[in-house]
Amino acid sequence: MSLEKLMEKFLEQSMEAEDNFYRLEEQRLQVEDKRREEEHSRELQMLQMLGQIFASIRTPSPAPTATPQPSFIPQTNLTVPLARPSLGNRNHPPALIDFASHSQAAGPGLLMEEVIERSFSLGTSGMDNVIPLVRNTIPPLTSKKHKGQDGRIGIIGGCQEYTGAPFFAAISALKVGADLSHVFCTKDAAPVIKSYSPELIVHPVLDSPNAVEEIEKWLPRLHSVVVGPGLGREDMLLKNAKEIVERSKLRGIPVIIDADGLWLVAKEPSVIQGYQRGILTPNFMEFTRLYEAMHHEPLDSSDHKRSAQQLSIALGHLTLVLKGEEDIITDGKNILTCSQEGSGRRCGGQGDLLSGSLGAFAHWAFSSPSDATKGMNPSLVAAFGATSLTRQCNRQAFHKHGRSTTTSDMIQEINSAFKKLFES
Ligand SMILES: NC(=O)C1=CN([C@@H]2O[C@H](COP(=O)(O)OP(=O)(O)OC[C@H]3O[C@@H](n4cnc5c(N)ncnc54)[C@H](O)[C@@H]3O)[C@@H](O)[C@H]2O)[C@@H](O)CC1
Ligand SMILES: Nc1ncnc2c1ncn2[C@@H]1O[C@H](COP(=O)(O)OP(=O)(O)OP(=O)(O)O)[C@@H](O)[C@H]1O
Repeated sequence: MSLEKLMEKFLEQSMEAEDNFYRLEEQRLQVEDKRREEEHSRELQMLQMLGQIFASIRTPSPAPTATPQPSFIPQTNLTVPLARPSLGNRNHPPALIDFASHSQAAGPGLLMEEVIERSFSLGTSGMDNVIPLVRNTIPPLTSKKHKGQDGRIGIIGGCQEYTGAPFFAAISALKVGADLSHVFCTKDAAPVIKSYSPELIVHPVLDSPNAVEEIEKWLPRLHSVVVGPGLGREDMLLKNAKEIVERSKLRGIPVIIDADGLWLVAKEPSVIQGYQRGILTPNFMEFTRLYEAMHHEPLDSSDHKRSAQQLSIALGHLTLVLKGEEDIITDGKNILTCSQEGSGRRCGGQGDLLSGSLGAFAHWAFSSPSDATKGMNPSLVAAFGATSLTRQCNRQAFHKHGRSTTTSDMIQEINSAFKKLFES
């Protein structure tokens, strides 16, 4: 046999061996994920039992025979005022409604008039309502865990011009508690991103001829993907990003789309339309672009909540986070507003902190048992976690650095902001 033929055969065999390896690895990861979900739900049950025990010690019940509370969250938090009835069904009187039962009742084919807006403002009452749900989804840090269990997050972005954005997103995912952060970027961006941090795993594949296949190999190991930070708008990169979104959808992986990824969605909404594990995080400019692409008319900016809700519905009840003075989070059926105090400092990169951390929050929310979010859409809970965290980081960093505050200063605050919001 000629040397050439031998080489060909060798290559064929090694490709086969590699394929087998990935197939086995995928099966192993599926088993591992299932075990992790069961473990997580057992831990949650134990915590809930402990909560009940503590609650009964701290507040002795006047009626010892009363039914015990099913969870940490006081039942009153499940019932919130129905806000702005004029936006919803006019026949609905302002009333108190039960969140869990309402969520189940609301179907995907809801008419605009039937949409009931629920506005949680992150004043005292919003904190009380949604922050405990975020807390329920956060995996406890225990000695029983192995590396990877708390999140393997992929960032699709990073090109010659933008290396900071994917770095901010990837490091933020790690700093909130994900175990591994992968950046899939262009060849020339990779050494730069690697040089910022040894903690990131950087794949220089996004502009390679077989980019999609290279990245797809990793998808079985990823718990969520964040598409867009520093992606740029070159056709070839957008095409590869689009294909990665399609393949992530086939695997049910939560997909967060930000920055230039939203440019792609404005051009081809079908890439994410209707995917219930998709979350878009536009700033106002990106939002306007998306709105006008979907509705073919200029955005009426007098009512941001209504416009956000309309866009979410047009995109098949996708979760939208419209960032701004207050962050508006909606899946078309429910609206949360996060107005956690931040600061007047608007340096670039804050949105990357938000989308990167959302990668971790989304994985946690989607892998939690449904009673952890009390029937609320996990995307909404995750988005609320990430927006309140980003704004709290901004506030704390501004307190220390004033007008010199940059996104790196905000990243330094993640641990203490996280503790303050979710662990105190
Ligand atoms: N250090 C880095 O590498 C950074 C890179 N970034 C990347 O830069 C690329 C382009 O992002 P851009 O955000 O500039 O996108 P665009 O090129 O779409 O620009 C949006 C423009 O809108 C303006 N804008 C934002 N909010 C506004 C509002 N409420 N009202 C009026 N104007 C508003 C901004 O100043 C910006 O000039 C993305 O890939 C992004 O990820 C940014 O994430 C910032 C940090
Ligand atoms: N006017 C504001 N007041 C308070 N917080 C704000 C304001 N505008 C934006 N934010 C907060 O800043 C964060 C990032 O939003 P921003 O609009 O800067 O995103 P972006 O433009 O996509 O960021 P990036 O620079 O990463 O591309 C969000 O968490 C949002 O809550």
